[in-house]
This record gives sequence, structure tokens and C-alpha cells, in this order.
Amino acid sequence: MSTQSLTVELGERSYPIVIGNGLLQQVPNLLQEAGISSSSNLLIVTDEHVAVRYLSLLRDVLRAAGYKASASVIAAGEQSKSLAVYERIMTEAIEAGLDRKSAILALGGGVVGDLAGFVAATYMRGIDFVQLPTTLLAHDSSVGGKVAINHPLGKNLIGAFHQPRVVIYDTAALQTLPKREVAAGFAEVVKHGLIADESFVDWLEVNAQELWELDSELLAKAIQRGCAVKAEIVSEDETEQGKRALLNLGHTFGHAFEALSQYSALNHGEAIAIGMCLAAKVAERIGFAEKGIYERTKEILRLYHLPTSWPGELAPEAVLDVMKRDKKTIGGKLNLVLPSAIGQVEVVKDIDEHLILDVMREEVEA
Ligand SMILES: NC(=O)c1ccc[n+]([C@@H]2O[C@H](COP(=O)([O-])OP(=O)(O)OC[C@H]3O[C@@H](n4cnc5c(N)ncnc54)[C@H](O)[C@@H]3O)[C@@H](O)[C@H]2O)c1
Ligand SMILES: O=C(O)C(=O)C[C@@H](O)[C@H](O)[C@H](O)COP(=O)(O)O
Ligand SMILES: [Zn+2]
Repeated sequence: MSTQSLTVELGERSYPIVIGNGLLQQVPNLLQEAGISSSSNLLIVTDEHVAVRYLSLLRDVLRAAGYKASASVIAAGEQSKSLAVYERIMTEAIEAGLDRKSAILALGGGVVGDLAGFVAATYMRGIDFVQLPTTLLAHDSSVGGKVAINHPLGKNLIGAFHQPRVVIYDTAALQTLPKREVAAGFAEVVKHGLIADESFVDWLEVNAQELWELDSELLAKAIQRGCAVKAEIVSEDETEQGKRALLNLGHTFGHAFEALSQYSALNHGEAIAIGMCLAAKVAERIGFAEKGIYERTKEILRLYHLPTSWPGELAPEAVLDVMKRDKKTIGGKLNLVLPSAIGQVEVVKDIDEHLILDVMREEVEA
């Protein structure tokens, strides 16, 4: 497969997303093209699973090209998106002598990208960072500049908008992903189809088996289309004044599931898969979408081995309380992203909370 590139158009802060097999070897060249010089120290942030597979390779190619890079290795998993781990990386950045011309390289999935990006956004009031995604889900998290850590009371509540200088996506890394994480990544791929492109949803249905087996040509197409949907929306509305909220399909429910399960029982992709089903069911119930959208949403997510039913013991009332801390909630009013058809979504305001509770209670009993 050849290397593909697309651009997130943001004026002076525009940047490329470069996608290809074996791209970790090309990191020094791509850093130079992005204007990241070898005069100041770099800090690679990664997690323990990724470090054992890819850290030496990255350090070796950087060293050979004259870059000096320290590494900060965090525990794998969502619980690392915390103030405590943020503080630890900050300390390591200071000890490594990072200055205002330094850059942070986020080598990993969305946890590493969100956390390292937030360190970069705040270290000395903001330094450069580069996304080196290694999960399928990170086709979404590495693009768009939302960087954040979690609070026990709510997901991504502490964060910033800080765009990377370049996204370097080595698709070879996906071959070592555990299947549960492959499934999680497809939740966001499917989301991009459900938001913006019915024909992409059809294609994801037809090719589900080959995609699940990580056929490299098809996978690269899925990643490119997902990134393109995201890049276009981010280019129009970088800081979520309007349209960008559409990328949050399923997330008001999903983020509440994650927070209530202490960021451990469900991963992000699983949580938003269930969330997208609930959004479809609410949409049908209020007459916003035609009957059938809930079933089709569930079916496509099942093709990718994702959960579609209520997560365990969580009480709907508790879920609703946490949903109210969603960043789309304004003046105490919940705003939900709902599908009107496959490939079309809108933010719907002032939905009766009792109706949302009824839908969730039905799911508990189903
Ligand atoms: N900023 C955004 O726009 C955005 C978008 C979507 C999701 N997110 C965030 O992304 C996070 C989820 O990201 P994720 O699903 O990538 O999770 P993750 O970063 O926790 O990675 C999942 C697991 O896969 C392992 N792993 C990563 N790459 C591997 C590889 N190549 N081989 C083997 N194992 C590998 C990790 O160690 C981890 O155990 C959530 O915190 C979510 O909120 C952010
Ligand atoms: O980039 C966006 O905008 C998204 O909403 C993408 C989501 O997949 C992602 O999970 C994001 O981190 C959620 O943002 P939040 O503002 O709801 O925390
Ligand atoms: Zn998400």
C-alpha cells in the first residue's frame, strides 16, 4: 500500500495526516517537514504495551537522524488519563529539559494521545506535539486537537484544544492490536459513517469480514474515509461552536457509562457503541428518525463484535445524572446528537428527560 496524505485545513495551523505501512521509519523526515528541529530535546510519551513493541524502533530512527529523545512510559488504559499521571509526565518533561522549541511525540492510542496532547498544550503554556497513532480508534483521537484528561466525576472534563503539527499513522502497528481494541476502533469508524456518509456505512457492512481480519487495503480505505469525515468537520468548526458536536454521536451516554464504571469495565469504543444504539432508539421514539434505524445501528455494530445492550448493573437514574455533566449541556439542559437517517445526525435540544429514562429502563429490562 502506498502512503496517503490528507490535510486538516486550519489556516496557519493546518497539518497533514500521513497514513502508510512502515511509517515509523520515516518519522525524522516527517518531523523535519513539519518544522520540528533537532536542536531541542523531544519527549516520547507512550504506554507499557506500545513501548515493548515500538519504542526502541522509534528511538533508534530518531537518534540516527540526530534527534535527542527521552521517553515517559505510562500504564496502559483509560485510568492513566488522570491528574496524577499528567503531573508525573510534566515532571519528566521538566527533568528532561524540554524547552519552548521542544515537541512531545504521542506514540500510542487515544489515551496516550489525549494525555500527551494535554501535557503539550500546557507545558510552558504550550509546545508542539505530534500524533503517532497505534490503534484503530486513534484514527479519530489523533485528529482534531481535542486533548484532555478525565475527572472521576466526568470524562474529558479537564482539557484544551491543541492541534498536533502532524499525524503520522503507521498502519503496520495495527497488526499487533488485540481484537477487543480492533472492535473498539471500528465503533468510531462506524460512527463516522453514521454521521456523514450512508454509502460508507453500506461499504462497512459489505466488507465487514475482511475489515475485521485487517485486510490492509480495505483497512487503509476505512481509516482514510474516517479521518476525512473528521477532518472536514474540524476544519469547519475547530472549537465546537456548532457542527463539531455531531462527532459526539453516542458519547453523552457512552461517557457516562465510562465514568460510572471508573474508566475500567468498558473501553471507549464499547461505551459509545452502546451509546449510539440508545441515541438511535431515542430518535425513533420521538419521531426524529424512521423505524428501523435502531435495528440497523445494532446490526452493523454487531458485525464488528461490539456490545449493543445495556452495560451491566448501571442504574439509568445515575447514568442520567452523569449525562448532565456532558460538555454539550448548557443551562442544565441536555443536548443529544441523534440520527435522523443513516448518514445524517443533528443536535436535538430539550428532549424530555423522562423519555430518555424510559428508553434506558427498557434497555435494562431487555
Ligand atoms: N481526542 C479525541 O478526539 C478522541 C477521539 C476518540 C477517542 N478519544 C479518546 O481515546 C481514548 C481511547 O483510545 P484507544 O481506544 O486507542 O485506547 P488506548 O490508548 O487505551 O489503547 C487501547 C489498548 O491497546 C494497546 N495498544 C495500543 N496500540 C497497540 C498496538 N499497536 N499493539 C498492541 N497493543 C496496542 C494499549 O496499550 C491499550 O491497552 C479514550 O480516552 C477516548 O476518550 C479521543
Ligand atoms: O473530536 C470530537 O469532537 C469528538 O467528539 C470525537 C469523539 O470521538 C471523542 O471521543 C472526543 O474526545 C469527545 O469529546 P468530548 O468533548 O465529548 O469530551
Ligand atoms: Zn469518541
